[in-house]
Amino acid sequence: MSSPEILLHPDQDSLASAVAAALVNAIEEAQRRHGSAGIVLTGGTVGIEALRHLRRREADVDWSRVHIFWGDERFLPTNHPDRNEVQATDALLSHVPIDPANVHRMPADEGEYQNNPHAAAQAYADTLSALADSPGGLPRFDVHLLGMGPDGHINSLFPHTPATLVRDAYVVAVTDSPKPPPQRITLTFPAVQHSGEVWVLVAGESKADAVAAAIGGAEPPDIPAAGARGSDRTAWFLDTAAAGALQ
Ligand SMILES: O=C(O)[C@H](O)[C@@H](O)[C@H](O)[C@H](O)COP(=O)(O)O
Repeated sequence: MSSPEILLHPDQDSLASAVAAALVNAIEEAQRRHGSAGIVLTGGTVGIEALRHLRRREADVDWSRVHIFWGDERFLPTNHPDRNEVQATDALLSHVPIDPANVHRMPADEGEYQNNPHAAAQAYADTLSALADSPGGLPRFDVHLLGMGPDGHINSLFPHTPATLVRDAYVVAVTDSPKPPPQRITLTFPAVQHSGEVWVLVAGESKADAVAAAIGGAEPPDIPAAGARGSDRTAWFLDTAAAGALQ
C-alpha cells in the first residue's frame, strides 16, 4: 500500500477546485489505460463541493466511459435529501451526459430492502461482483474519494465499531451509527484499499487532530482514516486549517 502524500490548499474552495481538476486528469488517464474509469464518491461538504466544481468542467470529461460508485450511503428512502447519491446527483450527475446504467447507487430503504440494510448491503456487494473480473470480486476503483469526520471516520466506518474490523466482506450494513441516521451501508477497509488511488478531502480546524493522528500512523479501528490507503497512491487534500496539527 502507498504512503500518504499531502496536498495543501489555502481554503476549502481551492481544495475542492483542485480535486475536480485532479479528477479530470485521473479519469482521462484511467480511460487511456483501461478503457473506462471507476470513481467512488463520498458524501460530506467537501466531497459534494468538488463535484460542483467538476460539473463546471463537464466538457473536459468523456462521461460515456465513467462508472460511478459510492463508498457509503445513508440508508434512507429514495430521493431523501440526506442520501449521498441524491446530493451527488444534484451537484453533478444530473447535469452531465453519463450513462445511467454506469451510475451504481447503493439501495434505498424501501421496496424489497425496506428495514433490511443487511440485504441492501449484500445487493450492493452483488452489484460490484457482477462488474468484477471474477465472481465475488470488485470492479476497478481508479479513485476512491473520502471525506473525514472530526472523529476520523471515513465512509460509515466509525471509530471502535464492528465495521472497522471486517476483513471478509466488501460491503456491510451499519445499524447503530453514532452519527445520524443510524442505518447505513458502507464499503469496508478491504474495499477501500482495493482502490488504485484513495484521496481524502479534509477542510477545517475541527479535523486537524484526526488528520495528524491518521497520517501519524494511528490504528484504523481508533482513527478509521488511518486505513484510507490506495494500492498506488494515497493523497490527502487538506486546507491550511485541517493541516494545522501536522508536525
Ligand atoms: O455520512 C455522513 O454522515 C457524512 O457524509 C460524513 O461521512 C462526511 O463525509 C464526513 O463527516 C466529512 O464531512 P464534511 O466534508 O462535511 O466535513
